[in-house]
Formats: sequence, structure tokens, C-alpha cells
Amino acid sequence: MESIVNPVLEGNFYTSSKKKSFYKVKLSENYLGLLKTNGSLIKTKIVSLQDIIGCKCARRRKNVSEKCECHPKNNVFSFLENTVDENDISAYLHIYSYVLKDFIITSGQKRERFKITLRFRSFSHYEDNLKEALKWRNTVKELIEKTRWKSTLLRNIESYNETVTEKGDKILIVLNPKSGSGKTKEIFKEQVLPLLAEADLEYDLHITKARNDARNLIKSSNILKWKNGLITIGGDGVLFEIINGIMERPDWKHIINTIPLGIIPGGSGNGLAKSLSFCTNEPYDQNPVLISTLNIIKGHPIPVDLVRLETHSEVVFSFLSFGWGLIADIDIESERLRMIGAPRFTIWSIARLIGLRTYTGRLSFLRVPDNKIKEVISNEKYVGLQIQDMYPVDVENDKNFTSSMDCNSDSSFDMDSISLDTGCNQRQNDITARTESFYSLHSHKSVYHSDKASSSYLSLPEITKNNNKIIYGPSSQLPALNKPVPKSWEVYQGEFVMVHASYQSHLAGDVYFAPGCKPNDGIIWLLIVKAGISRVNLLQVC
Ligand SMILES: Nc1ncnc2c1ncn2[C@@H]1O[C@H](COP(=O)(O)OP(=O)(O)OP(=O)(O)O)[C@@H](O)[C@H]1O
Repeated sequence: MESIVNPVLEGNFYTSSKKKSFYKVKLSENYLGLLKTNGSLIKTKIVSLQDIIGCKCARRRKNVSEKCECHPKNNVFSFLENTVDENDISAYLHIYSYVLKDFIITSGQKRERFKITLRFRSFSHYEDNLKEALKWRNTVKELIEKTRWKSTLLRNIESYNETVTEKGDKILIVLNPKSGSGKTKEIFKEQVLPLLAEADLEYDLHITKARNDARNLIKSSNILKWKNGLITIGGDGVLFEIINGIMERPDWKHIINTIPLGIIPGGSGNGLAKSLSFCTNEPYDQNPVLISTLNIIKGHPIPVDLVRLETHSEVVFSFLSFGWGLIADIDIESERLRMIGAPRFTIWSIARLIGLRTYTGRLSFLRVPDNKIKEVISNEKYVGLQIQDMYPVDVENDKNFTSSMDCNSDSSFDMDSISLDTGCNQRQNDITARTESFYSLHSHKSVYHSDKASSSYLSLPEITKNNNKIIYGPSSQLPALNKPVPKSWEVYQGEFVMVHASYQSHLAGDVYFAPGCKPNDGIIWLLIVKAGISRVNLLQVC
């Protein structure tokens, strides 16, 4: 435990269940360390502050609910019964962390909630105990806030103003109730809200009423009041609307450089959410909503490529993929099976493989040099987060230490919460999240479309008009669509089964499309399937 360098706070706490054991708790700039002493037996658990999302002071109440003493006005708890337990003068500090845990039998990891409760009861008055608890609470809060922004790649993005995000700024959550199989409200209420409450993250909620609702909101609102982030709960389509809404604003550049965007998966595909967690090695598949919400709360933005697309009728900004042929057909036509969720893609893939179509077209592209591809595949700088940033070295090598990365190795800490106090254990109840009123909405059609017609449009300038909409955003650096491409480009003309271009590794949670792709590598990864391929070969590609 001495190995935790320069602890900011430290103290001894006890558990009542095991009278002889006590815990030395140390808080340093990057870690919370718990040293358990039971006679001569010493065990240690270290929780990285990167894994702590928040903490709250609470006083014991007579019933199950708790009142937050840190923000009495900010009621994130239920108040079924508000009577304080006068017999208990202790103040409690609940610290919420989500630590990586290894599976014992199969290889793999998942994130698990690990709640630490510290009970302060050294003084004879509640107020004095609360003071002590608040000192710990404020210090933990300050430290986790620092850790968040220190460890992002934002330092490397010159245009990003790190100071824009201040405490108290809200995030905007845009929820599409029609995404996927229509469970986003439940996802929000049951899985996202409790985490936001633990992290003390304030939010406004907007539930979309129709297609383009999110786009119009972003286009016309004072979105700078949501400096902490514009977050979507739904599929990739609702984030697509947010980004294109931003591009309809003259201040698009400032917004893009100022407000982080986030996505919590609730759609059918969820390609971006999967790709982002994949590039940071987060165990997404175990709990996609938890991992994506933690990514947002922890404030580790990842720069992502944005691609400007011109079709025959419009200009759009795309962050995931663009396709023509087989995959686009599956996306659009499986809409009628939306109610079954993600399996709709598998079922429709089989249908489309049986009735395989081909399309005539011309494809021109500039090949990326092999050395650049190799660099992208091997270079961490494209990943967004540096592992050494996530776990900075302020713990000296000490074999007694169990880091939060391998907490499973110490079975005495193998629990989802730990409660420490100065005398006896008391059962603490989890916070009850604030609930929102929801309203029901009408059904919608997907925005996906297959572009069968070849374009005859010129490459459009910086400010373009789509059906009376003014689109801002960066101008194209590509040759005009009706002009010949430079000699260095390759051109294929003929029959295709599909051409699909992706700028992220995954098109959907289970569609690993571009293995080498990193979110901000600046490369468009192409899959070209020409006509004449056998169904067996095509199945292997898929
Ligand atoms: N309230 C609504 N009613 C109808 N349609 C909506 C509503 N809100 C948004 N939409 C539209 O629904 C489209 C699809 O939604 P979204 O992408 O969130 O879900 P998904 O298609 O199931 O997921 P994915 O894109 O990951 O496959 C969006 O492009 C949006 O235009």
C-alpha cells in the first residue's frame, strides 16, 4: 500500500462482519487503494480512477431510499420515505466504479459494477461526519474530473478547446423511440439513467417524434448550452441526423470542434458504437449499453473520420459507411422485419443471396499505398486512447497489488460492492434513478436508400443546397462526378453484386467489415464484389 505514491487522502475503515479486519484506504491522483488487514494477512485492491464514474454522500434513512446530501436540491433519488435514521449519526460515501473483470473459464473480459461504501462516524455529530465524507467526496470528484480530460487524445487536437466542458453543463440526450425493435425508452430508463445518476451527469432529454426531428432540433437550437455532449440513444441513423443537422448551421465548425458527440446503441445495427468500443478494446458485446454509456461518462472522445458524400440528389456527411448493391438492399428491404431487431439482417441476407441481383456501374478510386495501410494497422495513434494514458504509472511495482485490470485474481475482493465503516456494516440501497415521462410516437420509415442512378452532378462547393436546405461543412477535395478522374485512379466499369465503402471497422455489432480500420485513419475501406461470383464464395465474403 505504501506503493501508492503521494496519497491525497488516507484513512482507516472497518467492516463489522469480520471484526478483526480493517481497511487502510488511500486515494492518490490516479488510484483508490484498499488495503485489507486481517491479522498478518494483507490483501490489496486498486481501483483506477478511470474506472470510477462518481460518488455521493448520503445519510441513512429509515426506509430503502436515500437522500443526496451533496446536492439536496438535485433530487436524483426517490423520496418514498424521507425520515432520517436519527440513531445513526454516520455519513456515508458511495463510490461507483465499473472495473474490468476476466472470465475465469473462457478468455474474455467484462465490466462489472463495484461499489465502495465508506462510513464516516468518528465524530459524535452527523454534521461533522458529513464534513469528513464531503472532503473525500469532493476530492474523488475533482480527481476523476482531471483524469477524464487528461487521458484523451484531445490534447493532440489543436482545435479542440479543452476548457469548454465545465461542471454543471448538461448533455442533450436525443432518443429515437422507434430505433431497433423499439426498446430505447426502456434502455434509457433501466440502463442509462442509473449510470447518469451515479455520475451526477445532468441532461436534457429529447424524444424524437418523426424522421428528421433530431436534425431540425440540432439545426435550429442553441446547442452550445449542451457543451458536455450531444448523445443519441438509438441506431446510427439518429446520429447521422445530428451530424447533418450540425452541417446545416453556419457555425458548424465551432460546434464540431466544441461539443463531443456520443452514441448509446439501441438500433438494429449499431455499427459506430461497436467500432468505437472495439478500437479501445472495451468488452462491448457483454453489455453494449453499459460500455457505450461509460465511454460517454468517462469523457474519452475519439476522433472519427467524417466523409462528405455527393449523390445525384444531395450532399450528406457520413461517419459509418456508404453502399450500393447487396448490403444496401438488405438494409432497406429488411425494414419490414424491424420488430425482430438485429436478426432481420441475417434473415434478409439469406433471401437476397437466394435471389442474387447485379447492378451496372462505374467505380473509380485512388488506392492507398501499402505502407500507409501497414502504418494504420500497427499504429496506436489512430486508436484514440493510449493505454498508458488510461493507466498512468503512479503505483510502484508491488506483487501485493491487484490492479482493477485483474481484480479477479483476489477472491476476497470478488464481489460487486464493498462496504467499509468505523464499526458496523449497514445495508446500503442503490439509488433509484429519476424517471421521465414518455410519450408515444408514430412509426417511421428508414432513411436508408440504394442509389441506383449514376450521378451527373458536379462536385459541389462549400455551401450547397439540398432541396432548399443550405448545407455547410468542408468542401470536397475530389474531382467532380462528371469529370474524368486523374490517371493515378483505378476505374472499374461493369456488373457488380455490391460496392460497399466503410470508414469504421464494424457495419453492425456483428458485422466486422474492415479489420484494419481505425476510427480516424483517413481511409475509406472498400469491398467490391463483381458479378459472376458464386453464392458459395459470396457466403464466405459475408
Ligand atoms: N420518432 C420517430 N419516428 C419515426 N422515425 C424516426 C423517429 N425518430 C427518428 N426516426 C428515423 O428513424 C431512422 C432509423 O433510426 P435509427 O438509426 O435510430 O435505428 P435503426 O435503423 O434501428 O438502427 P441502425 O441505424 O443502427 O441500423 C432514423 O434515420 C430517423 O430518421
